[in-house]
Amino acid sequence: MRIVGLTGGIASGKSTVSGLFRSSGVPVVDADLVARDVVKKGTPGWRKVVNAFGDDILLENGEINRSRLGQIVFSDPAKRQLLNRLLAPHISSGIFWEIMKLWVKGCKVVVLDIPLLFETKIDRRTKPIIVVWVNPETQLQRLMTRDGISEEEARNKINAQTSLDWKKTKADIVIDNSGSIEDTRTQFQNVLKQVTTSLSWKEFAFSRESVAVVLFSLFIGAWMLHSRI
Ligand SMILES: CC(C)(COP(=O)(O)OP(=O)(O)OC[C@H]1O[C@@H](n2cnc3c(N)ncnc32)[C@H](O)[C@@H]1O)[C@@H](O)C(=O)NCCC(=O)NCCS
Ligand SMILES: Nc1ncnc2c1ncn2[C@@H]1O[C@H](COP(=O)(O)OP(=O)(O)OP(=O)(O)O)[C@@H](O)[C@H]1O
Repeated sequence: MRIVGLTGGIASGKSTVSGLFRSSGVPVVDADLVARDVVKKGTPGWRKVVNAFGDDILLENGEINRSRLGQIVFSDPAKRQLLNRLLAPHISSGIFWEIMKLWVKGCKVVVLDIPLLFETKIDRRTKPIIVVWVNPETQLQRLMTRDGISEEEARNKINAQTSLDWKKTKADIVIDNSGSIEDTRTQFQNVLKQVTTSLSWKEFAFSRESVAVVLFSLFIGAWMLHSRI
Protein backbone atom coordinates (compact mmCIF):
# COMPACT_ATOMS: atom_id res chain seq x y z
CA MET A 1 0.00 0.00 0.00
CA ARG A 2 1.18 3.51 -0.81
CA ILE A 3 0.45 6.19 1.81
CA VAL A 4 0.79 9.63 0.24
CA GLY A 5 1.38 12.51 2.68
CA LEU A 6 -0.58 15.67 1.85
CA THR A 7 0.28 18.71 3.92
CA GLY A 8 0.70 22.46 3.80
CA GLY A 9 -0.15 25.47 5.95
CA ILE A 10 -3.45 26.58 7.37
CA ALA A 11 -5.78 27.58 4.49
CA SER A 12 -3.11 26.75 1.92
CA GLY A 13 -5.58 24.49 0.09
CA LYS A 14 -5.10 20.95 1.48
CA SER A 15 -8.85 20.27 1.61
CA THR A 16 -9.22 21.68 -1.90
CA VAL A 17 -6.56 19.26 -3.21
CA SER A 18 -7.84 16.33 -1.14
CA GLY A 19 -11.27 16.98 -2.71
CA LEU A 20 -9.65 16.57 -6.14
CA PHE A 21 -8.15 13.23 -5.03
CA ARG A 22 -11.55 12.03 -3.78
CA SER A 23 -13.25 13.02 -7.04
CA SER A 24 -10.59 11.00 -8.88
CA GLY A 25 -11.42 7.92 -6.80
CA VAL A 26 -8.39 8.05 -4.48
CA PRO A 27 -9.45 7.64 -0.82
CA VAL A 28 -8.38 10.32 1.66
CA VAL A 29 -7.87 10.10 5.42
CA ASP A 30 -8.48 13.57 6.88
CA ALA A 31 -6.48 14.11 10.10
CA ASP A 32 -8.61 17.16 11.05
CA LEU A 33 -11.70 14.90 11.04
CA VAL A 34 -9.90 12.29 13.13
CA ALA A 35 -8.83 15.08 15.53
CA ARG A 36 -12.50 16.07 15.87
CA ASP A 37 -13.61 12.49 16.57
CA VAL A 38 -11.08 11.96 19.35
CA VAL A 39 -12.46 14.91 21.39
CA LYS A 40 -16.15 14.06 21.07
CA LYS A 41 -18.00 14.34 24.40
CA GLY A 42 -17.19 11.46 26.75
CA THR A 43 -14.15 10.12 24.87
CA PRO A 44 -10.75 9.73 26.65
CA GLY A 45 -9.42 12.64 24.53
CA TRP A 46 -12.32 14.86 25.64
CA ARG A 47 -11.67 14.00 29.31
CA LYS A 48 -7.98 14.88 28.99
CA VAL A 49 -8.74 18.22 27.33
CA VAL A 50 -11.39 19.15 29.91
CA ASN A 51 -9.05 18.20 32.80
CA ALA A 52 -6.27 20.34 31.34
CA PHE A 53 -8.25 23.38 30.12
CA GLY A 54 -11.23 23.40 32.48
CA ASP A 55 -15.02 23.56 32.00
CA ASP A 56 -14.78 27.03 30.45
CA ILE A 57 -13.96 25.49 27.08
CA LEU A 58 -17.24 23.54 27.00
CA LEU A 59 -20.45 24.44 25.20
CA GLU A 60 -23.78 24.04 27.01
CA ASN A 61 -24.25 20.58 25.47
CA GLY A 62 -20.90 19.42 26.89
CA GLU A 63 -19.05 19.36 23.57
CA ILE A 64 -15.80 21.27 23.26
CA ASN A 65 -16.14 24.89 22.12
CA ARG A 66 -13.59 24.64 19.31
CA SER A 67 -13.51 28.32 18.56
CA ARG A 68 -12.81 29.12 22.28
CA LEU A 69 -10.11 26.41 22.52
CA GLY A 70 -8.64 27.67 19.22
CA GLN A 71 -8.38 31.23 20.60
CA ILE A 72 -6.48 29.87 23.60
CA VAL A 73 -4.04 27.56 21.84
CA PHE A 74 -3.33 29.69 18.77
CA SER A 75 -2.18 32.61 20.94
CA ASP A 76 -0.19 30.60 23.51
CA PRO A 77 2.59 28.21 22.37
CA ALA A 78 2.79 26.42 25.75
CA LYS A 79 -0.96 25.67 25.76
CA ARG A 80 -0.76 24.56 22.11
CA GLN A 81 2.05 22.16 22.94
CA LEU A 82 0.03 20.83 25.87
CA LEU A 83 -3.00 20.21 23.62
CA ASN A 84 -0.80 18.58 20.97
CA ARG A 85 0.81 16.31 23.57
CA LEU A 86 -2.56 15.25 25.02
CA LEU A 87 -4.14 14.47 21.65
CA ALA A 88 -1.19 13.13 19.62
CA PRO A 89 -1.55 9.46 20.69
CA HIS A 90 -5.32 9.48 20.05
CA ILE A 91 -4.93 11.16 16.66
CA SER A 92 -2.12 8.78 15.60
CA SER A 93 -4.11 5.68 16.52
CA GLY A 94 -7.25 7.13 14.88
CA ILE A 95 -5.28 7.67 11.65
CA PHE A 96 -3.84 4.15 11.90
CA TRP A 97 -7.31 2.58 12.12
CA GLU A 98 -8.67 4.69 9.26
CA ILE A 99 -5.77 3.48 7.09
CA MET A 100 -6.32 -0.13 8.23
CA LYS A 101 -9.98 0.07 7.16
CA LEU A 102 -8.88 1.14 3.66
CA TRP A 103 -6.19 -1.58 3.64
CA VAL A 104 -8.82 -4.22 4.43
CA LYS A 105 -10.91 -2.89 1.53
CA GLY A 106 -7.87 -3.52 -0.71
CA CYS A 107 -7.03 0.15 -1.48
CA LYS A 108 -3.59 0.44 -3.04
CA VAL A 109 -3.09 4.21 -2.78
CA VAL A 110 -4.33 6.30 0.14
CA VAL A 111 -3.83 10.03 0.71
CA LEU A 112 -3.28 11.21 4.27
CA ASP A 113 -4.31 14.88 4.55
CA ILE A 114 -2.56 16.10 7.68
CA PRO A 115 -1.55 19.66 8.61
CA LEU A 116 1.07 18.56 11.16
CA LEU A 117 2.73 15.86 9.00
CA PHE A 118 6.32 16.88 9.87
CA GLU A 119 5.63 17.97 13.46
CA THR A 120 4.13 14.55 14.28
CA LYS A 121 6.96 12.78 12.37
CA ILE A 122 4.35 10.85 10.37
CA ASP A 123 6.28 12.03 7.27
CA ARG A 124 8.56 9.01 7.93
CA ARG A 125 5.65 6.74 6.99
CA THR A 126 4.46 8.57 3.86
CA LYS A 127 5.87 8.66 0.34
CA PRO A 128 5.64 10.77 -1.71
CA ILE A 129 5.04 13.92 0.32
CA ILE A 130 2.92 16.59 -1.36
CA VAL A 131 3.05 20.14 0.00
CA VAL A 132 0.25 22.51 -1.00
CA TRP A 133 1.97 25.89 -1.05
CA VAL A 134 0.44 29.34 -1.35
CA ASN A 135 2.06 32.77 -1.20
CA PRO A 136 1.80 34.47 2.22
CA GLU A 137 -0.54 37.33 1.18
CA THR A 138 -3.01 34.97 -0.47
CA GLN A 139 -2.88 32.60 2.52
CA LEU A 140 -3.70 35.45 4.92
CA GLN A 141 -6.55 36.75 2.77
CA ARG A 142 -8.10 33.30 2.23
CA LEU A 143 -7.88 32.45 5.93
CA MET A 144 -9.50 35.75 7.02
CA THR A 145 -12.28 35.33 4.46
CA ARG A 146 -12.96 31.64 5.14
CA ASP A 147 -12.95 31.85 8.94
CA GLY A 148 -14.33 35.42 9.19
CA ILE A 149 -11.50 36.42 11.54
CA SER A 150 -9.32 39.54 12.05
CA GLU A 151 -5.85 39.90 10.56
CA GLU A 152 -4.32 39.45 14.04
CA GLU A 153 -6.16 36.17 14.66
CA ALA A 154 -5.25 34.92 11.20
CA ARG A 155 -1.57 35.77 11.74
CA ASN A 156 -1.65 33.95 15.10
CA LYS A 157 -2.97 30.83 13.38
CA ILE A 158 -0.38 31.03 10.59
CA ASN A 159 2.46 31.63 13.06
CA ALA A 160 1.35 28.64 15.16
CA GLN A 161 2.62 26.38 12.38
CA THR A 162 6.04 25.50 10.97
CA SER A 163 6.81 27.82 8.06
CA LEU A 164 5.22 26.82 4.77
CA ASP A 165 8.45 27.70 2.93
CA TRP A 166 10.36 25.22 5.11
CA LYS A 167 7.74 22.51 4.43
CA LYS A 168 8.17 23.21 0.71
CA THR A 169 11.86 22.27 0.98
CA LYS A 170 10.87 18.85 2.41
CA ALA A 171 8.34 18.04 -0.33
CA ASP A 172 8.68 15.46 -3.09
CA ILE A 173 5.93 17.30 -4.95
CA VAL A 174 4.81 20.93 -4.57
CA ILE A 175 1.41 22.20 -5.69
CA ASP A 176 1.35 26.00 -5.94
CA ASN A 177 -2.22 26.97 -5.02
CA SER A 178 -1.68 30.74 -5.24
CA GLY A 179 -3.54 31.01 -8.54
CA SER A 180 -7.04 30.03 -9.61
CA ILE A 181 -8.68 26.68 -8.84
CA GLU A 182 -8.34 25.88 -12.56
CA ASP A 183 -4.59 26.43 -12.26
CA THR A 184 -4.44 24.02 -9.32
CA ARG A 185 -6.57 21.48 -11.14
CA THR A 186 -4.09 21.50 -14.05
CA GLN A 187 -1.12 20.86 -11.71
CA PHE A 188 -3.17 18.18 -9.98
CA GLN A 189 -3.55 16.10 -13.17
CA ASN A 190 0.25 15.59 -13.30
CA VAL A 191 0.41 14.86 -9.59
CA LEU A 192 -2.35 12.25 -9.91
CA LYS A 193 -0.32 10.44 -12.58
CA GLN A 194 2.81 10.43 -10.36
CA VAL A 195 0.92 9.23 -7.31
CA THR A 196 -0.95 6.42 -9.05
CA THR A 197 2.02 4.84 -10.89
CA SER A 198 2.43 1.12 -10.14
CA LEU A 199 3.50 0.20 -6.61
CA SER A 200 7.14 -0.46 -5.71
CA TRP A 201 8.02 -3.90 -4.27
CA LYS A 202 8.10 -2.45 -0.78
CA GLU A 203 4.66 -0.89 -1.22
CA PHE A 204 3.34 -4.14 -2.71
CA ALA A 205 4.70 -6.08 0.29
CA PHE A 206 2.36 -4.03 2.51
CA SER A 207 -0.67 -4.53 0.29
CA ARG A 208 -3.62 -6.77 1.20
CA GLU A 209 -2.88 -8.95 -1.85
CA SER A 210 0.67 -9.75 -0.75
CA VAL A 211 -0.48 -10.72 2.74
CA ALA A 212 -3.12 -12.95 1.10
CA VAL A 213 -0.42 -14.56 -1.09
CA VAL A 214 1.81 -15.22 1.97
CA LEU A 215 -1.08 -16.70 3.97
CA PHE A 216 -2.16 -18.84 1.00
CA SER A 217 1.43 -20.13 0.51
CA LEU A 218 1.69 -20.97 4.22
CA PHE A 219 -1.62 -22.81 4.04
CA ILE A 220 -0.56 -24.81 0.95
CA GLY A 221 2.84 -25.56 2.57
CA ALA A 222 1.17 -26.80 5.77
CA TRP A 223 -1.34 -28.86 3.79
CA MET A 224 1.45 -30.49 1.69
CA LEU A 225 3.44 -31.31 4.82
CA HIS A 226 0.37 -32.73 6.50
CA SER A 227 -0.48 -34.85 3.40
CA ARG A 228 3.28 -35.74 2.96
CA ILE A 229 3.12 -34.76 -0.73
C1 LIG B 1 -7.55 24.03 18.21
C2 LIG B 1 -8.79 23.39 17.63
C3 LIG B 1 -9.79 23.06 18.72
C4 LIG B 1 -9.45 24.44 16.67
O1 LIG B 1 -10.55 23.84 16.05
P1 LIG B 1 -11.19 24.43 14.70
O2 LIG B 1 -12.43 23.65 14.44
O3 LIG B 1 -11.33 25.92 14.85
O4 LIG B 1 -10.12 24.20 13.56
P2 LIG B 1 -9.78 22.81 12.78
O5 LIG B 1 -9.68 21.67 13.73
O6 LIG B 1 -10.72 22.66 11.64
O7 LIG B 1 -8.30 23.08 12.27
C5 LIG B 1 -8.08 24.05 11.25
C6 LIG B 1 -6.63 24.12 10.93
O8 LIG B 1 -5.91 24.64 12.04
C7 LIG B 1 -4.59 24.12 12.02
N1 LIG B 1 -4.31 23.46 13.31
C8 LIG B 1 -5.11 22.68 14.05
N2 LIG B 1 -4.50 22.26 15.17
C9 LIG B 1 -3.27 22.79 15.12
C10 LIG B 1 -2.16 22.72 16.00
N3 LIG B 1 -2.22 22.01 17.13
N4 LIG B 1 -1.04 23.41 15.66
C11 LIG B 1 -0.97 24.11 14.52
N5 LIG B 1 -2.00 24.20 13.64
C12 LIG B 1 -3.13 23.56 13.95
C13 LIG B 1 -4.53 23.13 10.86
O9 LIG B 1 -4.03 23.73 9.71
C14 LIG B 1 -5.98 22.78 10.64
O10 LIG B 1 -6.22 22.33 9.33
C15 LIG B 1 -8.48 22.11 16.81
O11 LIG B 1 -7.79 22.44 15.63
C16 LIG B 1 -7.67 21.09 17.60
O12 LIG B 1 -8.22 20.39 18.42
N6 LIG B 1 -6.36 21.02 17.33
C17 LIG B 1 -5.49 20.09 18.00
C18 LIG B 1 -5.49 18.77 17.28
C19 LIG B 1 -4.56 18.78 16.12
O13 LIG B 1 -3.38 18.73 16.29
N7 LIG B 1 -5.15 18.85 14.89
C20 LIG B 1 -4.39 18.78 13.68
C21 LIG B 1 -4.45 17.38 13.07
S1 LIG B 1 -2.89 16.68 12.89
N1 LIG C 1 -7.03 28.23 -5.83
C1 LIG C 1 -7.93 28.82 -5.04
N2 LIG C 1 -8.54 29.96 -5.43
C2 LIG C 1 -9.43 30.58 -4.62
N3 LIG C 1 -9.78 30.15 -3.40
C3 LIG C 1 -9.21 29.02 -2.96
C4 LIG C 1 -8.27 28.29 -3.75
N4 LIG C 1 -7.86 27.21 -3.05
C5 LIG C 1 -8.51 27.24 -1.87
N5 LIG C 1 -9.34 28.33 -1.82
C6 LIG C 1 -10.18 28.73 -0.66
O1 LIG C 1 -9.26 29.03 0.38
C7 LIG C 1 -9.76 28.57 1.64
C8 LIG C 1 -8.72 27.58 2.24
O2 LIG C 1 -8.67 26.41 1.44
P1 LIG C 1 -8.75 24.97 2.13
O3 LIG C 1 -9.89 24.92 3.09
O4 LIG C 1 -8.71 23.98 1.03
O5 LIG C 1 -7.37 24.99 2.93
P2 LIG C 1 -6.80 23.95 4.00
O6 LIG C 1 -5.34 23.93 3.80
O7 LIG C 1 -7.53 22.67 3.92
O8 LIG C 1 -7.15 24.67 5.36
P3 LIG C 1 -7.02 24.12 6.91
O9 LIG C 1 -5.60 24.00 7.21
O10 LIG C 1 -7.66 25.18 7.73
O11 LIG C 1 -7.78 22.83 6.96
C9 LIG C 1 -11.11 27.94 1.36
O12 LIG C 1 -12.10 28.90 1.62
C10 LIG C 1 -11.04 27.61 -0.14
O13 LIG C 1 -12.32 27.62 -0.74
